[in-house]
Amino acid sequence: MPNWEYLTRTEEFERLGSDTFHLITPGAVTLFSCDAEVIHQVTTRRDAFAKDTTQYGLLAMFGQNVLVTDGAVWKMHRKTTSASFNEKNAAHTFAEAIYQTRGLMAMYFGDNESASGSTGTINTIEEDTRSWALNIIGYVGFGLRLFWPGQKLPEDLDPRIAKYGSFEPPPGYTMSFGQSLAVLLERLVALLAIPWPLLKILPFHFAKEAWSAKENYLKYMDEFLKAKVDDVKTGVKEAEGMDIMGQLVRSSYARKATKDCAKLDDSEIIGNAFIMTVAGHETTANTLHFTLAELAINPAAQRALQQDIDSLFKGSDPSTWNYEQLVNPMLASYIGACVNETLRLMPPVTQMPKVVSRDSEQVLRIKDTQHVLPAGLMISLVVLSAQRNPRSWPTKPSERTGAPTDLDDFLPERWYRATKSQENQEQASEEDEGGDEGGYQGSNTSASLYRPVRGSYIPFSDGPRSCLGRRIAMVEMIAALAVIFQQYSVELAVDNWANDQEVEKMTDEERRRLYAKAQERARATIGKATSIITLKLNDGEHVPVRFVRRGCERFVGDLELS
Ligand code: HEM
Repeated sequence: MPNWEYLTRTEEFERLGSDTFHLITPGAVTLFSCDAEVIHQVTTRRDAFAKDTTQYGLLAMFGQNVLVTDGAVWKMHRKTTSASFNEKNAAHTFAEAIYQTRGLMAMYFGDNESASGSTGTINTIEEDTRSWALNIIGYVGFGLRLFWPGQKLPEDLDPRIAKYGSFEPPPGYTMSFGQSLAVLLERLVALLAIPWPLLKILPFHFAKEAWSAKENYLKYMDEFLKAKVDDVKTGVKEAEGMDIMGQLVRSSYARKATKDCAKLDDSEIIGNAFIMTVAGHETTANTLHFTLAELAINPAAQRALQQDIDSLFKGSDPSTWNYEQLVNPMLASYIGACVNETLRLMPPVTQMPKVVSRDSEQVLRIKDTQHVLPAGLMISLVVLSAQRNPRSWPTKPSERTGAPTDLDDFLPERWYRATKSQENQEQASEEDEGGDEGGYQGSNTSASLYRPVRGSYIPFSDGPRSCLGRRIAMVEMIAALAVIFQQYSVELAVDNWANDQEVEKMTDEERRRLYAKAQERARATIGKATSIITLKLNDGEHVPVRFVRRGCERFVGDLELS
């Protein structure tokens, strides 16, 4: 059953009485596990348990890249691409995320905020967080600045940025760069599933759009590549900031290949630039989207978040925020706890495919027993269930639903629980296979917060093949939450049941009852999310919200809402 891990949470494992089971179908045998110890062994022993790249092959459509390769070829891609993922670039991404989040809020409120201090009802929060992530990925992947509708372009803008950041397609194109990227990512499933010669002639709107986006995108890529190669050849100094494609061009064209570090060819440069946009777009967008929705559903969490933001930033202007000084305190605060909690409940990648080394059988320890797994056995690490597994996470009965555990509830406070033992983590580091795989080497969560047992919290995977972009993804999301909640609150829209004048006249009790309906509906909508490449709401589903200036809340301010 597709999407079973989200629909059933941990029920299938409970029903079978085991955190690890085999599923035997006519075509294959697959081992499924949500057991932290199993996950830890599989993610950290890369040679014994490889990534099942056969499931990602189509993502090489524009060129081989770090996500879809394995073995020595993967190592070469990883080494070359990871050079961009350093703290200096994380700081640049932090600044860009602040800029883009302010652009998003300005789009919602317009130049003059409405007298009520509130936006109208927003039904497009999922699309808007996708645009937010796209604008940042334009910067991360290509060093470009993309703009929001209605945003004035500065007069002294670099002509290259003006050309590619504009909403109008430049001569020779039928889509702007931002639009080609957005449509390409939106139509990714069609581009992956339908052979291109067929896609080109299909008479449907989606096919025409997908084809046109692909053609425009590839043309942009050729143009970018030529321009960046020319820069290297003519000695143009590297610009400050993140630009993965530029860095790949530099490392491939500015030096000779060595035994330790091979050079990427043009198609591999384009392939890697593309895969960064795929890997970093929906994942980050969905996490911000679900965090905003959960905060609208949980007013007490929102107030705790704002308290931490107030004490961290003391009302300062976001453009003055200093990454080096603030990143760790932010990750250790309620801001980090909210993002961790969304990634625990709604991980964008809900299952991770692995395979037992095709060369030899491998031993896997499950509950103190050694099991021999045959070469080539498929494994699925069920991220979603592992992150709600009561045998790995400290838990108590749910105060909200009365369920035996609170692991299906959004509770950022859980990240303030004391960590019982560091043993798992310390031992784990010794067991890790592989050397320096590049990219950020620290932990996913702040050392000051609860440290989950290793293998139980894997939104970014773990071990040598863990997410290359995890640091910048965290940085983007904490920057966005800080910018938004420093000045605004988010409330669920209640238009289905009452208009503004009716709400105005309501008593506190009536408002509480009204908001409870909106909470119930929002929880039901989120409960129907589906994993298609990443976990997100179904087409046509949305959680309607309003942003309000702090102090102008109608519901999430002082009312005691559950
Ligand atoms: C909330 C945001 C994100 C989440 C939850 C996430 C999650 C993941 C996961 C689970 C994997 C492992 C997939 C597998 O092995 O099957 C992965 C790999 C990867 N991610 Fe992310 N990701 C996020 C953001 C990003 C960003 C922003 C970038 C880059 C701009 C990025 C780049 C990559 C790359 C290149 C890989 C492949 C690494 C390799 O195979 O060596 N990710 N990500």
